[in-house]
Amino acid sequence: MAAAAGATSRGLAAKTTCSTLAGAGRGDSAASSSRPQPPSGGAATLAVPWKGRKGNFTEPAPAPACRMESGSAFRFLSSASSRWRGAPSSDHQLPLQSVAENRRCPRLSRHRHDKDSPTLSNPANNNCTRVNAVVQQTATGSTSTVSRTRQQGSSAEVTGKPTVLVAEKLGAGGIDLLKKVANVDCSYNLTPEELCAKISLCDALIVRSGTKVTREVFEASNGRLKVVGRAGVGIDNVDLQAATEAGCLVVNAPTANTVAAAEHAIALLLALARNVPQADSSMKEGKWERGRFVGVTLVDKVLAVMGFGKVGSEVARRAKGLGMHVIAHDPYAAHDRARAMGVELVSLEEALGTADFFSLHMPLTSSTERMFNDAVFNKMKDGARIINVARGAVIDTPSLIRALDSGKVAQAALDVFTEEPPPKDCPLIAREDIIVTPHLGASTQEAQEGVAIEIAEAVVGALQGALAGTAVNAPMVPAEVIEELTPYVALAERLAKVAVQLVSGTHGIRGVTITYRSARSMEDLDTRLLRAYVVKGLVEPVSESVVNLVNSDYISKQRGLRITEVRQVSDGDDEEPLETIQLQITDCESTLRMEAPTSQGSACFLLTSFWKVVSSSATRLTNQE
Ligand SMILES: NC(=O)c1ccc[n+]([C@@H]2O[C@H](COP(=O)([O-])OP(=O)(O)OC[C@H]3O[C@@H](n4cnc5c(N)ncnc54)[C@H](O)[C@@H]3O)[C@@H](O)[C@H]2O)c1
Ligand SMILES: O=C(O)[C@H](O)COP(=O)(O)O
Repeated sequence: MAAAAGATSRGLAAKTTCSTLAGAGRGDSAASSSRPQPPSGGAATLAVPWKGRKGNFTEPAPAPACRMESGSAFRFLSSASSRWRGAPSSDHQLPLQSVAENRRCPRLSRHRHDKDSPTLSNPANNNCTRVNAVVQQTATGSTSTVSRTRQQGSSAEVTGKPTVLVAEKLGAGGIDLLKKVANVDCSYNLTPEELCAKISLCDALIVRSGTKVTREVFEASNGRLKVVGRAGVGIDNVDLQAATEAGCLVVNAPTANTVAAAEHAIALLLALARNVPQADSSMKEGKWERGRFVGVTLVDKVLAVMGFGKVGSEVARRAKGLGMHVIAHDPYAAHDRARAMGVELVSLEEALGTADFFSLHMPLTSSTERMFNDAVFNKMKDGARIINVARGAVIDTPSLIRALDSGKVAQAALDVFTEEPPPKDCPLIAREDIIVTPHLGASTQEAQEGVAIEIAEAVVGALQGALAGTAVNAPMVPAEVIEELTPYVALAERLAKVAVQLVSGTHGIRGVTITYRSARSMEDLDTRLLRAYVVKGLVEPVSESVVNLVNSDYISKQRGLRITEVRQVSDGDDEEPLETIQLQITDCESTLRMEAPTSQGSACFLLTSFWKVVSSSATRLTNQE
């Protein structure tokens, strides 16, 4: 065990930090040590017969002698070195391929379709590409959810292309891009039931804000849906929790409609100040009412931009051009960015008490929902004016009506509504002091083409195994990090798979400590992928769950799996991201510790033999699946 001991003693000198991901979430810190700790209670021991094998890289390793033994720890050695990179592997999934290779999720299989389910044909869809015939046949062919899922998989294999359902109108550039790699089914105006009926035949779904992608949709997909693309910014119409539980990636198109939305806010600002729509209606009725439509000037007025993100800052820039004094409220915005634009970031109280105009640009979240309520309106200056191009539900409708009735708020301009389209009797629509547009913020030709391409690229990328830079419910791991960590990710998963076999028959895994030894500083080693694939390796062989980067943290929480990550910063070479990965598994009775040196050098002779051990066990697991 000399090499292992050597590796360990290097670790002894290393700086160690750790974090814990447990049922309660990340952030607990747990005591850790770089020295292999005697397991508390029993220990599972694996003895690898490596002695005398130094330098022998090709000879097959004898099967490992596994012994579960109380009171001792052991080390299990492997490699993710360059040898690993070249090695063909039957079950090696690149990290993000698994997002796109999502298979089944029985927890989500409650909903079944029967022969009476609506079929794929949709009259609204006449001029669009249909799902291919093979897939349509599958829609009516089977009765069991599981067999349906398998049939769907084989349909996709037959056509060699995934199926993308485009449920709302998307620019032609985006459709063309999708068609290069997928069967594209453009079916607009689907009812929730129709959407649920179709979704189990689709690998990806693209929507705008008009389609609610609910938990029922994810359940009805039977695990086939791999990516939801939101062709726009706001993702409040997608049940992100359900998507995450299903391991379904959600991506959006966050930049292409920014300018369009900002321009629409400015259009509403001017229209509001000068009563443009009201005057237009009046003239169309044959009237000439110059005295009735006297407006207010914008120059030198205070505009509070509420939400100083992409749209908000573009609005601020334009309003400054109109000679307005612009302040902004955004608890998360950087002061120096605002200052550089000549915008003062202020508290909510200050914004409310100072501004003549408010332009709302925050996302709809649990904390912004009905944020503009009686209390907030009452703190505004009398006669304030409000423009909402964000989301309808950030304003409490009855409070706005009261504020308008009392004169606290003089006028409002609304592009968005709590319910869209608003009900016929919505009190906001008919009022003279409110101007309304039907959610047109992103509706310019340029923005829609841009959004279509942005979302099509993200969806295609996700289907092909890349992690979109615009992922909403998965950590955004930069492409170069993914590339560099890929072999280590595979190793982490295999270590976990071996570990789970070794502790099988006991009472389930309670906690996992993953120790990464690296010469790199904390900031230079992103361990999220590695952690996700340890969870994958631990959970998939013993359950029906499909684990990927999207849902690994959720699944570990759900299973009460306490994950502690320990970082040891060594003084070695920082060219390779990792020197070793160590897994320590605590089950109810024992602790199992396995370590995989990842670099070449003194431990190399051990690496080959373990590699084969890992490879064979992994293959066996794959066959079992
Ligand atoms: N009407 C339309 O067609 C249209 C078009 C584009 C965007 N939108 C809406 O506008 C919103 C903003 O878009 P974006 O691209 O600027 O997003 P963004 O994420 O760039 O900006 C949102 C900003 O709101 C801030 N914020 C969050 N909570 C806040 C709070 N309580 N108070 C103040 N600020 C808060 C965030 O810190 C962030 O800076 C989107 O979420 C979307 O709902 C509407
Ligand atoms: O969030 C957005 O991007 C806008 O509200 C636009 O929504 P839309 O795509 O439905 O126009």
